[in-house]
Amino acid sequence: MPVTFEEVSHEFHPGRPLFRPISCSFAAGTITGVVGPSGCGKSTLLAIAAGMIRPSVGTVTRSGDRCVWVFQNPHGVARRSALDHVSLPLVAAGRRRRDADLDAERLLTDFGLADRADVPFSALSGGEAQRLMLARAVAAAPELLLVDEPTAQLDRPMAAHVNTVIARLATAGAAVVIATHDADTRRACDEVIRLEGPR
Ligand SMILES: Nc1ncnc2c1ncn2[C@@H]1O[C@H](COP(=O)(O)OP(=O)(O)OP(=O)(O)O)[C@@H](O)[C@H]1O
Repeated sequence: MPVTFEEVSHEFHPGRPLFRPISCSFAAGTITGVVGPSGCGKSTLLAIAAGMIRPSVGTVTRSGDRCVWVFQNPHGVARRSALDHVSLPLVAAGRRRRDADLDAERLLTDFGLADRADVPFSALSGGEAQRLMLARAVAAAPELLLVDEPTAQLDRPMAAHVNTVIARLATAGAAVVIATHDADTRRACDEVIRLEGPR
């Protein structure tokens, strides 16, 4: 069980909690959706799950150490190629560069980016850059994958494809948590946490 929340909430300003305390588990092999209106605290909940924010209320229990967070706004190295971005976590994990590149090419194909392998990050579209970040996240083989709005910049067919690839990652054993406004993504989740305001 990578992460468990017990009665967790958070307040950036004293006396103004973002959401009612929640208790849940992000289990290996499952996809959990986090939904609610803009500003209700979805990204904050991901940051708590990642261990980047200590909640002001409740207890978080975490096991395992491979956590990857795919941000809503993709960040990459401007001059590095798409292939480099996906190869790097594989090389960092000990793969030979040639093998890493082969795996990275396969992942780029999975995410519809086969023809963008040699393109520098700065020349990718927003949707391509976001898919690249997902491909890189998969390359890192995370136990806990946190994804903020994975389909926000994608058309429906590509969004459906990305949801399928994320589902495959969960099937391979990752605990996946997705903050989303997208109804199709929500339907692909095993559990849905709806964040509600404090009152
Ligand atoms: N570091 C911070 N300090 C103070 N307030 C913050 C901080 N981070 C977020 N907030 C505020 O907390 C609230 C929740 O933000 P959060 O980004 O978690 O919401 P969200 O549900 O992910 O929003 P969206 O759907 O628009 O991405 C917002 O009002 C935001 O302005």
